Amino acid sequence: MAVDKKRKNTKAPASGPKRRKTQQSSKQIKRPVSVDALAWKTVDIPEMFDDAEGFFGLEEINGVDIVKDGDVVKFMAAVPKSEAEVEDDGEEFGGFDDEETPKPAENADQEVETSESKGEAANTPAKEKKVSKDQKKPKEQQKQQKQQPKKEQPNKAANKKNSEDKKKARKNEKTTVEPKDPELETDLFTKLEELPESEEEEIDMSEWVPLDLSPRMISSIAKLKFSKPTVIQSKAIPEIMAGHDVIGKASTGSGKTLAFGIPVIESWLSAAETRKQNKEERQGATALILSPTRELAQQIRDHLQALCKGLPTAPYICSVLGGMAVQKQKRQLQVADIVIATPGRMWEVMSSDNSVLASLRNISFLVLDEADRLLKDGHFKEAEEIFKALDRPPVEENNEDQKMGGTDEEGQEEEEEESEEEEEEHVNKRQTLIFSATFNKNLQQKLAGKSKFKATSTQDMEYLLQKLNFRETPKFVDANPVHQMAENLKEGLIMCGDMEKDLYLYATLMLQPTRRALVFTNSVNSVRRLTPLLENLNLPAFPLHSGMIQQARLRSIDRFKANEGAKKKNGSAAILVATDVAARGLDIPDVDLVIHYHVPRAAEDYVHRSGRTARASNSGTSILLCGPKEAVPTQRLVAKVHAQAEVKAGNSGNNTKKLVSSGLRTIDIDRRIVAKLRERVDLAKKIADAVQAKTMGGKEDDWMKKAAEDLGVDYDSEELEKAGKWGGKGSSKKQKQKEAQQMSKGELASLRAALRDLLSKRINTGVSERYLTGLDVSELLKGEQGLFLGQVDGLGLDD
Ligand SMILES: Nc1ncnc2c1ncn2[C@@H]1O[C@H](COP(=O)(O)OP(=O)(O)OP(=O)(O)O)[C@@H](O)[C@H]1O
Repeated sequence: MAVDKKRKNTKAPASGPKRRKTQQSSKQIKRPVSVDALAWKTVDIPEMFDDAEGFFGLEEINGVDIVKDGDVVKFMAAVPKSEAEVEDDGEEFGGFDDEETPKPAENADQEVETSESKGEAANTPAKEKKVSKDQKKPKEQQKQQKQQPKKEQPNKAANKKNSEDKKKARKNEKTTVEPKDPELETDLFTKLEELPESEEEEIDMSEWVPLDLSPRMISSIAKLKFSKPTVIQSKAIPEIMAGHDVIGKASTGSGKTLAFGIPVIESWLSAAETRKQNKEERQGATALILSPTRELAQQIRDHLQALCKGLPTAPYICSVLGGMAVQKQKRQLQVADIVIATPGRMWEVMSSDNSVLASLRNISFLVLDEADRLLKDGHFKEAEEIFKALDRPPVEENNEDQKMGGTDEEGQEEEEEESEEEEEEHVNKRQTLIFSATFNKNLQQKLAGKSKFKATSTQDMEYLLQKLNFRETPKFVDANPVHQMAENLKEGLIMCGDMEKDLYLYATLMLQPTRRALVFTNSVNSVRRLTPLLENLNLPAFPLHSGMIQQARLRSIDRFKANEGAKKKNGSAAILVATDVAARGLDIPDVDLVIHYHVPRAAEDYVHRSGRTARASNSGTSILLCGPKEAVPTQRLVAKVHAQAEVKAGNSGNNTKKLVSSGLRTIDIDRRIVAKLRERVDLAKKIADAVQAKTMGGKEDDWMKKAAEDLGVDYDSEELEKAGKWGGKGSSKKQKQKEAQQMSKGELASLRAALRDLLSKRINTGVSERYLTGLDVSELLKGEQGLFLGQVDGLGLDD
């Protein structure tokens, strides 16, 4: 008989009971088989039909008996013994249930065949592969599967099954390299394997060849469409692959994640291959990657998973971060090959569970991303504990507690000495990789072994670096010795009054209405105040700060990424208002503009914040809003950031001109235009303040102090008093605060109505009936200093 059915390229079945059921059903030689498990064959449809009638994907099946059992129709089919046995192996896994099984669930989107056995196939020439796939596969897989440690089996069996199903389905799909649906991305490798060579998108990957990567890795990178390595990748990958400890410095957005990610995954692949050949069991995780923020940890995971999607065999990558369930993370850690973690949560999990520590003791790589940030401030203590714990030799079960917590018992000294010796022995197995866009010069030299670490206290960063116990003097790879800033970044500075920042922020955003902007502030409270203020002004703004729960943080990033609200709100692109929690590492596509609402506290923060735009080969603009009081810190900051470029250019001096010559241009926004925006900003501010004052309730002083802090002025300053932040001139702080709190619903409604009215009007420039539209600030930045928005003609105003 022949049955046909249109089978879509379905989502790979989730792991766990459901999938196991399907596998179980294929155990017997002749038995009822689910529709999906039948050996469907593609029916060739002439290309000219182009699936017009939905026939694309037609399949047929032979040799199947249809048996009616009551109301149920069963398909009886012969199943090859070998295949049934292969699937049986997967059945033996007695691990997690569906709901709590992080490994398969997290990797469901990855959908690679985690079976190490597949690596062999990836290195086989195309023709051989075809034969092995069509004829030999079941037997080979059966043999290889038996060699796998049990923990790796569920993924293997499940993924094998998924992949087989997908392959069948894909055969019936129109073949395009670009996945139409993220779920389809998961099996790109398989998909490409099946394409006739001529249909594969041709990417010249020759520039990767000198890096001596495996063909499967190059093929996987090709699927990301990265035709050549970035400078840091070219320089760092060979050093890491040669087994060195490496310190990598390269500007923001220059591909540092893959600079360490590619060699880490290559190493996992070859270790998996060796294990398979030697029939050895997996010995815990391969790499621990530490990141200073949760968002960055997630992003690194996604980035590495994207790379692994193109591999026939992939490591299990998990992230361990605060704000997520601890128990679940512990279970993930038992089977993880690559762990990406924030130090706080990593230490929490490690210190409370010896098996977690055991699985990380034999890592081949310890990676510190954004290392200069990671080894500072809040992460210091946990990072130190983690380094110490990794170097601590394994001890007998009953001694473990003593080692973890310390003890006063006799012989402790002796034990410590012994363990120090063992520690050194242990450390030599692990490569340490340290990456950032910013390292201070002293530190760079010390890291490169040119001078010695001199820790003045146990709170010193150098003390922590000593704790890293490099196996050798690390190789220092500097991909941007002269410039710290991204190549295609334009930097501007707008001077404005301390109390005018909201106004100038709005003006800058209005001049760039179609640009995706990231606004950085120095405090959580500023984010809380500015987000509703911008929303009141009809701009789609999303908040991001450490006071938000993790889900809300991720949601804000997602909404910003999706440019949500852009259509709803006058076509304006989305705006993310954030603290420095978003400054490091976040790789959000198409951010065109970064605005520093507050001058950052440190030069490196300026570099990292600005680095959220102009990533990879894209261009972008960074604008710093600078109040009179911030002028000096700004000059210092700019001098530091561009210092090396200055030296190169032979410049000296310490005046404002230096700011300009060193890459940061001052921008004079036309004050007439700004004045036209003032009324609406004041109204929006009044509304936002009233809402905030009501929410804050009686915490009057707190509220005022925080507001003063946001504006960068003293609580008792005359400016705050004079400007009457909460409304008209000369009003007292307390009185205005009270007014804001006591504002009735009706008053608030009428303010809103007035603002709505203003927002509906065009901005008359005062020259003619012209109104404000968009302006390409980056274009203006091309001009000479001071030429910026001073001329009406240069405003990009439309009739
Ligand atoms: N070889 C390559 N070719 C083109 N694009 C690449 C290449 N390698 C990485 N990218 C892309 O460049 C972007 C920036 O990469 P990544 O996030 O690793 O930068 P980074 O140097 O770590 O930046 P930051 O210092 O801000 O953390 C990413 O979107 C990444 O996918």
